[in-house]
Amino acid sequence: MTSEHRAKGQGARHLDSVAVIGAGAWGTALAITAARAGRSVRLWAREQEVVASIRETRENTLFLPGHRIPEAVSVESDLAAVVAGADVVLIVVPSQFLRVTAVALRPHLGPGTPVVICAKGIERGSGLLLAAVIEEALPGHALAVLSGPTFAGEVAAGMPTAITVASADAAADPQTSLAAAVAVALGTQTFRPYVSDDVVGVEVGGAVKNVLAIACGIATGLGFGANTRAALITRGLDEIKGLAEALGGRRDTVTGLSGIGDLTLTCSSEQSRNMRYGMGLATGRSAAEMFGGRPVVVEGVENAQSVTDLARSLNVSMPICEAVRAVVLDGQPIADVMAALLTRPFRAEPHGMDLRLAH
Ligand SMILES: NC(=O)C1=CN([C@@H]2O[C@H](COP(=O)(O)OP(=O)(O)OC[C@H]3O[C@@H](n4cnc5c(N)ncnc54)[C@H](O)[C@@H]3O)[C@@H](O)[C@H]2O)C=CC1
Ligand SMILES: O=C(CO)COP(=O)(O)O
Repeated sequence: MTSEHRAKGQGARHLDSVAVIGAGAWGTALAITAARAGRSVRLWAREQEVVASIRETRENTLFLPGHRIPEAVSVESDLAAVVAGADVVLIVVPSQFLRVTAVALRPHLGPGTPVVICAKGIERGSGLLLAAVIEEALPGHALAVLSGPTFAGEVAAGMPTAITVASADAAADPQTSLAAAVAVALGTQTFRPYVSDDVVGVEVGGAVKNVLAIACGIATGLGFGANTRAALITRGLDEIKGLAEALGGRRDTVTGLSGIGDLTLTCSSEQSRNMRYGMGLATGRSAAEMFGGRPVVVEGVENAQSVTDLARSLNVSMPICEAVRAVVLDGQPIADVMAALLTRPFRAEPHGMDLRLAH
């Protein structure tokens, strides 16, 4: 640990040994980041070919090709070996596999070892935010959530990036919170975590933005321009705020990195898998075509259902997310769904009453 890190982390506990569960693009980028920050890192990969590729070439050729993985990162396919003695465990599997992965981890985690959720989503069926899934699957473990505008490739390349890390104990004292300790453990000049105490607000932003990015991808694929994208981002942000607030999160969190930051990033770049998936829907190209047959996760697909199921149960209006669900899961024609979205009654801004004015 450098003296700079010690000064920044005064009062925070030291998390020197980091286990990363999940060696997709994001888990791999986070392992590289933790190694750059001076941590010793063990990375769990589900696929033997990923273990072999990293050991032989120091590169994750399946999920994050083109980025060298430092020697300080060791890779294993044995969960128990990866988490043994870890000071902190980062879980970076897709949202719908979080519970099963956490349950598998349970017998191997040291008592009270803190867990950091790095996936973005809401569990389908239960409608639970991922922190609540971890509370059920790994009771007694302190938890933080890491979320923000962070394309894995840019993080791995060392491009300046900012992200939010939230833990509930930051409300009492951000300085000694788990979020602060995680910020110190992962933070470098080019990877700057900002501490928050609003776990719910941070999680909702990350879960919903992927659904909205599919909408932006559809709009882009249809040939619409900057006006449409700005409308989707701004009205989408309002949907995030409504759901966050209904779940006890704060509207101001949604204006931070994990909300507007990630929404803007994901809706503006073809680096986003969700955006590209949406473009494929609008242009008649399959996911396999859009991703060259690579096994990537498109979180907005599963989450179109989990987000709207939860919103319906809370009576929160999320028309753009509902439109994505109608296209992606119900197979409704894009033209019909768009017509329905665009002929809704005019409304007051930002989160105002339905004015019931006729077209
Ligand atoms: N790629 C990115 O730029 C970022 C991704 N994230 C989030 O990180 C999470 C992981 O995404 P990526 O690393 O990008 O995935 P990826 O698309 O690069 O790779 C797929 C991942 O899913 C895992 N997987 C497949 N089936 C599984 C199963 N049955 N059980 C457990 N794991 C399984 C694979 O092992 C692999 O790690 C997602 O929630 C994503 O939204 C968050 C920030 C940035
Ligand atoms: O979450 C991400 C960036 O913050 C990655 O977005 P995609 O999953 O759409 O690529």
